[in-house]
Amino acid sequence: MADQPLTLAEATEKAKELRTQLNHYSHEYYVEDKPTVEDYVYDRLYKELLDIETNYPDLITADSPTQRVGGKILQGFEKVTHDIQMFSLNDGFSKEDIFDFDERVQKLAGKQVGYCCELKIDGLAISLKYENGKFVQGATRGDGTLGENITENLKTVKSIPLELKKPISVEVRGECYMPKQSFVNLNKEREEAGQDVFANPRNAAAGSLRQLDTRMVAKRNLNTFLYTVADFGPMTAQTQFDALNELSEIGLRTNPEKKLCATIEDVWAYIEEYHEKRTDLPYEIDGIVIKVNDFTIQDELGFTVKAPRWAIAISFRQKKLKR
Ligand SMILES: NC(=O)c1cc2c(N)ncc(C(N)=O)c2s1
Repeated sequence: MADQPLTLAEATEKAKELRTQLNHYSHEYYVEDKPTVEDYVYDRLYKELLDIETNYPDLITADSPTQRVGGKILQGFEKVTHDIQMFSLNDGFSKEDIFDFDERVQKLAGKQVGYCCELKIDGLAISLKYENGKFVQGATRGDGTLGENITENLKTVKSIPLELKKPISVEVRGECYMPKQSFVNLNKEREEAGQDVFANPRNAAAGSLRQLDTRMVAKRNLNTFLYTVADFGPMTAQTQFDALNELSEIGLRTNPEKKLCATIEDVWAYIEEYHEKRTDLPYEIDGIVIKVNDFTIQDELGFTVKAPRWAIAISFRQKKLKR
C-alpha cells in the first residue's frame, strides 16, 4: 500500500531531520572533499525532502539544500560598502623581491618573524557576512570599498555554508573560483552551442557570478577558499595560520596547502615547490601569498595607502621563477 501522506507535524519533523542530514553530507562533499555516502544516498534523501516541500511549501527554509539550485532572476546587483576595506597586495616577481620584503619586515618588527604561506587562488575575491551563524550577505571586492551584492548567486555555491557550525557573527574573505575541469567542460558546452568560450577559469568564474539568473550560476560548479577574517566576532585566533584552522572549524572551506615558515629561505622553498606543483592542482593559482603570521606584528607593521606592509604576493605570471 502507498505510504500514508505525512501529517504537517510529521512532515515538519522529517523535513528538519532531512535538512540536517543533507547539509551534513553536503559539507563533507563540498567543503571537506571527503564524502562518506554515495551520491545515490544523498539523492534519495534530497528527493524525500523535495517531496515534503512540494506538499508543504511553508516548510521550505532558507538553509534547505533545495534552495541551492537558484530560481531567482535578479534585476541587477546592488552596491555594497565594505566597512572593512578589502585591501590589495604588494607584488614581488623575484627571489630578490621576497628577500627584500623579509629585510623590511625584520627591520620594522625589530626581530625575525614567522610567515604563513598560502596559494594565491586565481578567481574572484568575495566577502561573506554571517549573522548568528546565518549567511546574510555575499559581495564582490569591487574597488575594495564598494562592491556588488551577489548574495543570491553565492547561495548556489555548494561550498559556501548557508549556516556556520557556530551561531556567530563574522565577516570573512576569500576567493570564488572555477575548477580547471569545470572550465574545460563549460567551454566544450559553449563551443558546441556556438557561444563564445571563456579565456580562462578566472573569467569564467567572474562571468558566472555576474549572471542575473541564479539557476545559471548553480550549474557552473563554482567553489571557494576562504583565507581572511575581516570581522572576527568571537573568533580567537592570534595568527594567520590559526585563523585558517578556525575558519575550517566553523564550517568554511580553506586551502590545505598552507605552510608556516620560520625563515624566508623556507618561504622561498615553498614558492619553488608550488611553482612546480601548480600544473597538478585542480584549480589555477597565479602565485603565492606570504603573510607575517603573528597578528600583533601585523598590527605593528600596518598598511601603506594601498596595501599591508606585512604581506607580499609573488606572481607566477611569467613562466620561469626569477631566482
Ligand atoms: N588581494 C589579496 O589580498 C589576496 C588575494 C588572494 C588570493 N587570490 N588567493 C589567496 C589569498 C590568500 N590566501 O591570502 C589572497 S589574499
